[in-house]
Amino acid sequence: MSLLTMEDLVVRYRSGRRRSHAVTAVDGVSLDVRRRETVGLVGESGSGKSTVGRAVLGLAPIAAGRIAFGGQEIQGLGRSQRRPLASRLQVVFQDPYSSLNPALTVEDILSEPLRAGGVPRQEARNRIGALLDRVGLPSDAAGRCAREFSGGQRQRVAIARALALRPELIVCDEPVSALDLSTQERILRLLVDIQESTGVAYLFISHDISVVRHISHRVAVMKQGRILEFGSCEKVTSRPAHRFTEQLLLASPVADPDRQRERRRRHHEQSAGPAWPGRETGAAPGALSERNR
Ligand SMILES: Nc1ncnc2c1ncn2[C@@H]1O[C@H](COP(=O)(O)OP(=O)(O)OP(=O)(O)O)[C@@H](O)[C@H]1O
Repeated sequence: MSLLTMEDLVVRYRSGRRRSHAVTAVDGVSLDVRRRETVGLVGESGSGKSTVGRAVLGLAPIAAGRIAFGGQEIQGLGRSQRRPLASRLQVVFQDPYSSLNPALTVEDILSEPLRAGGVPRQEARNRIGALLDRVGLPSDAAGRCAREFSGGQRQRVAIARALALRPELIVCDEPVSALDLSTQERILRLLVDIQESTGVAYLFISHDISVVRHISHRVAVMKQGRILEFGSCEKVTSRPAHRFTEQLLLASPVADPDRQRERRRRHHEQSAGPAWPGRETGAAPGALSERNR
């Protein structure tokens, strides 16, 4: 049984005076995440990726469909009913500058979920030491304020906070997009290491298929609120079923320029249309090997 299952999820935002204007951000999405697995959710800006993540976290207005986590339906739960889920379901956001209070020490930041989870003070202290070690920060980081850290170090703190209560699933919403390429690569490696040692599952949201392919076991491609294809990372990235996926791949940097040239050649043979405008090949988190499991 999957850890997280979404069936025919529809999310509609209302805006404007009298909330009369409706935007259907997610339009019938079905996908699942298994234990110890990373599912990458990729698509262009505005396709509804973050809204899917927010719906899982209870932060988006679900109009229809079903979300089950650990066998329990969670789409209709109120705030207090969701509280027991907090330890099992966590999030890492894109921007470590706005997601962490810069004036708090790392110890304060990490203590907060531990306190909320009822972890006794002495045990919390020990756990903070272990968490810092787990995310590759020195133990003396505990006493320093978040503002003293670089973007990559802050994202490590955000990951440590997400891990504090030993969750089963972390929604990672563009967790490396605000970081430079070498820091992206280190954070992706860290997430993979953490998964291997703890068994946590990730719903990994990114606009960048070159990032998603390095961390995901399965990949879902989203466009205009819908899933175009969902399958193994190997299948989606080397034999995409949809032209849009092919275009995302063409626009993404890869480690191997020969492979990229081959991809472009095949694409041009199949299509008389214009090539997708995007980045040329170059160094990317491409040095990481793909997770073609
Ligand atoms: N709070 C909101 N109120 C109204 N519309 C919203 C709201 N949040 C998102 N939208 C709209 O829903 C659609 C999907 O947005 P969403 O942020 O989920 O996309 P995304 O794929 O994550 O894009 P990005 O990577 O740019 O964040 C967009 O049209 C967006 O403008």
